[in-house]
Amino acid sequence: MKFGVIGAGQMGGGIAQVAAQSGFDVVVHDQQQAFLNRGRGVIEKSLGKLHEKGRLADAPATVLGRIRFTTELQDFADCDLVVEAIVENQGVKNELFRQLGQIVKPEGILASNTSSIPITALATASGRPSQFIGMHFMNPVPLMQLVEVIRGYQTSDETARIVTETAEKMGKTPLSCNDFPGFVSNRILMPMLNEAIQCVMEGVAEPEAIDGIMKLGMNHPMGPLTLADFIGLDTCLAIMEVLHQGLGDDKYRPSPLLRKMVQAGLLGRKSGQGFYKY
Ligand SMILES: CC(=O)CC(=O)SCCNC(=O)CCNC(=O)[C@H](O)C(C)(C)COP(=O)(O)OP(=O)(O)OC[C@H]1O[C@@H](n2cnc3c(N)ncnc32)[C@H](O)[C@@H]1OP(=O)(O)O
Ligand SMILES: NC(=O)C1=CN([C@@H]2O[C@H](COP(=O)(O)OP(=O)(O)OC[C@H]3O[C@@H](n4cnc5c(N)ncnc54)[C@H](OP(=O)(O)O)[C@@H]3O)[C@@H](O)[C@H]2O)C=CC1
Repeated sequence: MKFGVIGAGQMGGGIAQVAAQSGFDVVVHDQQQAFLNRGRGVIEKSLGKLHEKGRLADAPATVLGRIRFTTELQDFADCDLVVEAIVENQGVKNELFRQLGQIVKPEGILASNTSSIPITALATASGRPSQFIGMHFMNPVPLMQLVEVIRGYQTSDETARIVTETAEKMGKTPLSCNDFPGFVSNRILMPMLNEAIQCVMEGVAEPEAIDGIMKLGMNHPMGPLTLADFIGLDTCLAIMEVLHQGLGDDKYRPSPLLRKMVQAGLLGRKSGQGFYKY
């Protein structure tokens, strides 16, 4: 299988890495060479860790050798499956899928790793709605078991079957759901993170205490503020906006503190500061 990934950020890099670990030929796109170099560095580090722990079947260099990095979308013409993992913004994703719909061979499948944006709307933008699907990996991709598979209104059974089998070949467990705002994962997770942020704003407790209470009290592997920083506060805000607009209920209102931190450029781990400093 020729596997394409658009976006070499934390998710795109992880998806490309796991696809290459599974033996696929992978091509990864980002807008600038500098972003590709950064993504390659993150993949190298992760492969090194997994190798040290005896969790890689092939040598890191062999896995890396299966990944080609490019700034040209035309290089995706012969891909069997392309997974998009760019910024969580519907307008930007629509435009990318409009282009991919014209570039990728007609039988190729297009998938989005979006956290919340309607799959059916992106499918329409691509011009090939029956061969379009949500393939939602979890962060960090090399360590997390789940792929949430989201069928759009016109996704064909064949597309769902191929994507489910591909996720299994990547060593993941695919679980299906329908196309509703935030799907299952973020409809349930993100309001909890938003509420933790609201607790900071209202002075209910310090961030360390909020995280400690949820870690020790509920056995969560990361506290909600650490997790929000890890996901990216810009992505968290974008998801809350989709839930709020898409479900039309004020219980999904983004916390004003979340909005303010994103305005201030405090995006969490990826910008060096969020609720914590990195
Ligand atoms: C927003 C969305 O749309 C959807 C989402 O993805 S929501 C986010 C979903 N993800 C989560 O909820 C993650 C919650 N956190 C966890 O499950 C865990 O903290 C974790 C799996 C990330 C880490 O596991 P852990 O055992 O708790 O912690 P930790 O000891 O720090 O990590 C284990 C090892 O994995 C390594 N590791 C972390 N990321 C890695 C990566 N990408 N590749 C390879 N190794 C990695 C760590 O370096 C560490 O190595 P050492 O043992 O050598 O120190
Ligand atoms: N973070 C998470 O925990 C999860 C995120 N997701 C989803 O995955 C997607 C990516 O998120 P994440 O990896 O965290 O984000 P990042 O910000 O880490 O990476 C996004 C990447 O896409 C690039 N990009 C932005 N716009 C374009 C464009 N028009 N064309 C090509 N590349 C572009 C960015 O480049 P630049 O540096 O120029 O912005 C960056 O390299 C989002 O849809 C997000 O909702 C899904 C699961 C979990």
